Amino acid sequence: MSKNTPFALQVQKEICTSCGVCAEACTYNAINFSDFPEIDPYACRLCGNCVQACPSGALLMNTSKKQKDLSVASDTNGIWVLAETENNELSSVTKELLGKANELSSRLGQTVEAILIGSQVTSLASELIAYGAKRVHLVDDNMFASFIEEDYAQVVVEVCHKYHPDILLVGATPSGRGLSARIAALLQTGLTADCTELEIDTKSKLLHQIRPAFGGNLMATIVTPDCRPQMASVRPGIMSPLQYKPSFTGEIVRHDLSTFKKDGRIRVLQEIIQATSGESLGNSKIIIGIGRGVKNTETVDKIRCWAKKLGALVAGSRAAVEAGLIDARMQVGQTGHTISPDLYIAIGISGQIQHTAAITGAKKIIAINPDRTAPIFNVADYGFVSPIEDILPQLMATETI
Ligand SMILES: Cc1cc2nc3c(=O)[nH]c(=O)nc-3n(C[C@H](O)[C@H](O)[C@H](O)COP(=O)(O)OP(=O)(O)OC[C@H]3O[C@@H](n4cnc5c(N)ncnc54)[C@H](O)[C@@H]3O)c2cc1C
Repeated sequence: MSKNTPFALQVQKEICTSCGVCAEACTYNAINFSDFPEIDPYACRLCGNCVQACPSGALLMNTSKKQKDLSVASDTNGIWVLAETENNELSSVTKELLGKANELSSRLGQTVEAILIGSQVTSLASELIAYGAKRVHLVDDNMFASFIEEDYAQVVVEVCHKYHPDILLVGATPSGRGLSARIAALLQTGLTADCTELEIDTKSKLLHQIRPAFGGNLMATIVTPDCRPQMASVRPGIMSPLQYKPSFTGEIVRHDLSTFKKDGRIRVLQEIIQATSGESLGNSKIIIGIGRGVKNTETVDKIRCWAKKLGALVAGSRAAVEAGLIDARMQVGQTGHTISPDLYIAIGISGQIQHTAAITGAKKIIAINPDRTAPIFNVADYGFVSPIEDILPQLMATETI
């Protein structure tokens, strides 16, 4: 990682009077002062305080400088995936994004690359290759043992400035959401969050970043024509991973971080790993979705008993969460989880787009609803046009589907 990377904030020495006002104005202690102000690019957040404070106008913020470096289309190459780890394992969304990146690469003719940051993560680099990365940018250092968004973002930005990726994909996970926004801001490029589909436009070769808009009532296609990389975050559970193939080969590039300066403002004092109930919608093969039509907790309890027999998890619609029938952490939909089980059983769910957009990955859908015009039947493979109370006794007697 080079300190010689052209930085967007420049001191014009011929104008500077060495008054020191800029160093006083800097809230990040990013300006070291001897004869002239020297800007520490790792500490500087480009807030512009110093530029405004300088009485002689000697500081110049070239906000387009870094972006110019990246926006030269002929110079940008590669569909990159920012790898995310969970308990020292690759997260499912990372594998899914690599699968999608390979599909995009066949249309774009660019290599699929991954960037992996962490501590003791080197063994995961070959796993990324087995899931379809042709090159892995590896940053493995103890200083990244804790996930500090500011540091991770800075590393990604530095590597991007060196390699100029055309596309950068990130998982829209709790940590990926914040990290991708920070990276996009630092790279001065656009970011489409929560995409549900990605395509390459055959004519322009631009990445079509597709996501629900206006409360899910229409699908918007967003492009980033002028800036690079084209950035999109994608929810887990939507894209399909490639089959794991240990025979795949690829290159691992280790990045030297000896000069990297961590963001001193944040220190992890203690890591608290919260125990979860063990229920993971991402891994469940059968999910029963409860909607407002289920009406009361007694019926929910009966459905839970049936779910236990089937080995299914119970989730629900936002309306069911609001009605107190389902825990908010188990909400399925645009503002909840996206799921792709083998079987989804929607009970008392009308099938509004904000819900159905998140269940399209389910292999089979069964709907139970007394209203035969309910939109859920448009996406269901099988349906019972009936109130749940009428058929629940028969359902509870079944142990398999
Ligand atoms: C920005 C935004 C984000 C949103 N995000 C989400 C989201 O993440 N997830 C989500 O789910 N929603 C979300 N919504 C809300 C969404 O628009 C719907 O309001 C919600 O999905 C409706 O939930 P529901 O189908 O359970 O309830 P309803 O629409 O009220 O449907 C209840 C259904 O139950 C049926 N029913 C009635 N009696 C019975 C019975 N005895 N047995 C069986 N069925 C019966 C009815 O015929 C009806 O079809 C969002 C909305 C907005 C604007």
